[in-house]
Amino acid sequence: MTELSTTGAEPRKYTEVAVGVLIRESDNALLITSRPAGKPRAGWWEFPGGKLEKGETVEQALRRELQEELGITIANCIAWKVTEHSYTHALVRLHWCKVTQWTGEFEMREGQQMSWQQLPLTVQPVLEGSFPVLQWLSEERGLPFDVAQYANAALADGL
Ligand SMILES: Nc1nc2c([nH]c(=O)n2[C@@H]2O[C@H](COP(=O)(O)OP(=O)(O)OP(=O)(O)O)[C@@H](O)[C@H]2O)c(=O)[nH]1
Repeated sequence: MTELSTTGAEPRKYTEVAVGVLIRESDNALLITSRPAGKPRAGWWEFPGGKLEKGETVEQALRRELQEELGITIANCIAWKVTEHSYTHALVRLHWCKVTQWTGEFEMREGQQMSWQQLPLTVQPVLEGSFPVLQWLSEERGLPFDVAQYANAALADGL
C-alpha cells in the first residue's frame, strides 16, 4: 500500500516491520534495545525487530531478526497491534507481537545495548513510532502515560 505524497512526487511506499515486545516472565519487564551505529537514529532506543523480507510472515521476520541481532530464538509471537508512522527517512508499518517465550542467551551481535525496563522507561530517546505502544502497555498495566516525557527527549535529540 502507498500514501499520497504531499510534494506531488512518487507516493511513498510502506516499509513493513516486525517488532517484538519481549516480556520477562519473572517481573513483566520489557526488553528495549538501542539502534546500532550506521542505522538512521543510531543510539536511539526501540523494541527489537526489523524489516520483513520478501515472502516472510511477521513471525518469520521477527524470528530471523532476533536471531541475527540478539542471538535468541523466539518460541511464540502473539500478534497484538499494527501501527503506522511517517519518518523523514521512511514510512513504516509496524506489526507488533508480544513474545513471552524464547531460547538462547542474549548476545548483542550488532554492538547495540539492551535493557530490561519497567514503565515508564528510563532510557531515552525512544523512537516516536513506539509511543502508541508504550501508551497501550501502560494502560494495560494501570499506569499513567505521559507522552511529553518521551517526546521532550526525542525533540532534544533532533526529532
Ligand atoms: N525495530 C524497531 N523499529 C522501529 C520501532 N519503532 C519504529 O518506528 N521503528 C522503525 O521501523 C524501521 C525498522 O527498520 P530497521 O532499520 O530497524 O530494520 P532492519 O534491522 O531490517 O534494518 P536494515 O535491514 O536496514 O539494516 C525503522 O524505520 C524504525 O525507525 C521499534 O520500536 N523497533
